Amino acid sequence: MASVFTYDDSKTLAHDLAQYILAQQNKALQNGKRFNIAVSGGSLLKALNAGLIQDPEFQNKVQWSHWHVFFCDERIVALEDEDSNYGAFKKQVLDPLLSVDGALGPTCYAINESLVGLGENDRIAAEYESLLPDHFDLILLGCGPDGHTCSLFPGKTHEYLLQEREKKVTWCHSSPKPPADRVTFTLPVLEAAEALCFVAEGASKQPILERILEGHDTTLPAGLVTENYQSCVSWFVDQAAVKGLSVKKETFSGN
Ligand SMILES: O=C1O[C@H](COP(=O)(O)O)[C@@H](O)[C@H](O)[C@H]1O
Repeated sequence: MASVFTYDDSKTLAHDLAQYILAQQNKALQNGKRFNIAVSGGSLLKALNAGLIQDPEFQNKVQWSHWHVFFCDERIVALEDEDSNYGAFKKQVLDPLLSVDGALGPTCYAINESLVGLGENDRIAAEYESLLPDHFDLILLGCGPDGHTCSLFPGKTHEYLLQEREKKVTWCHSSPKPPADRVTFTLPVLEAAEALCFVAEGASKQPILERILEGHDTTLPAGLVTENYQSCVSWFVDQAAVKGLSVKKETFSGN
C-alpha cells in the first residue's frame, strides 16, 4: 500500500518531506556518488524551499554537489519564462543556495532552450530523454486538481501519453493546462524509480485525493501511479487536502 503522511501545516510537512528526501539521498550515496532525483513544478517547489533551504536542521545535510536534478515535466518555453519548471526551481532552490556560504549547487538538466519555438518539440523530448539516468533514486511528483501528474493528463485526448511504452520522455501537445506544449516523463520512467513521492496541499486538492486515495481511481494518472507502484509510493499531504477522508493520520518517522 502507498504511505500517506498527513500534516497540520505546511511547515511541518516541508520539514518531514526534507527528512524523507535526505533518507533517499543517503541511501543512494551509500551505493554510489550520484543522487538522481527528478522534481516537478507547481506547488511542490515551495515545500522544497521551506524544507531544504530554509530549515536550519537540514542545511548542512543536503549533499547538493552529488545531486543530479532532472525535471519530470517541462513546459516548452524559454527557461527564464515564468511558466518554466526549471525557472521556478531556480527561483525556489538554486538562487537561494547562492547566498549560502560555501554551498556547491547541484547539477541540473534542463531542456535544450535553443529549440524552443522552432517546431522541434519531438526533438526536445528525445534530447532530454538522452540525458536521463537508467533509473531515478527519487521522483518528486505533484498532483493537479484534475488528477494529472508530470504532464500526464487524464482523458481520451491525452491517453497517448499513458500508453507510451517506448519513449521515456514525450511531447504532450494541447495540454488542458497552459502552456499547451510540454515534455513529460512517461510511465516507464516512474515504474523504474526507487521511490515516488507526491506532495499535495490545500482544500482544492481534496476532491481529487478522495478519488485517488479512497476511490482508487486508475483513470486518473496520479491514481494509476499510486495503485500500480504502491510499495514505493508516498504521499505528503496536509489536513485540508484529505479532510473527511479515512486515511490513517500518520507522519513520516524515518526510513
Ligand atoms: O502543470 C503542472 O502541474 C502539476 C501540479 O501542480 P500543482 O501546482 O497543482 O501542485 C505539477 O506537478 C507539474 O510539474 C506542472 O507542470
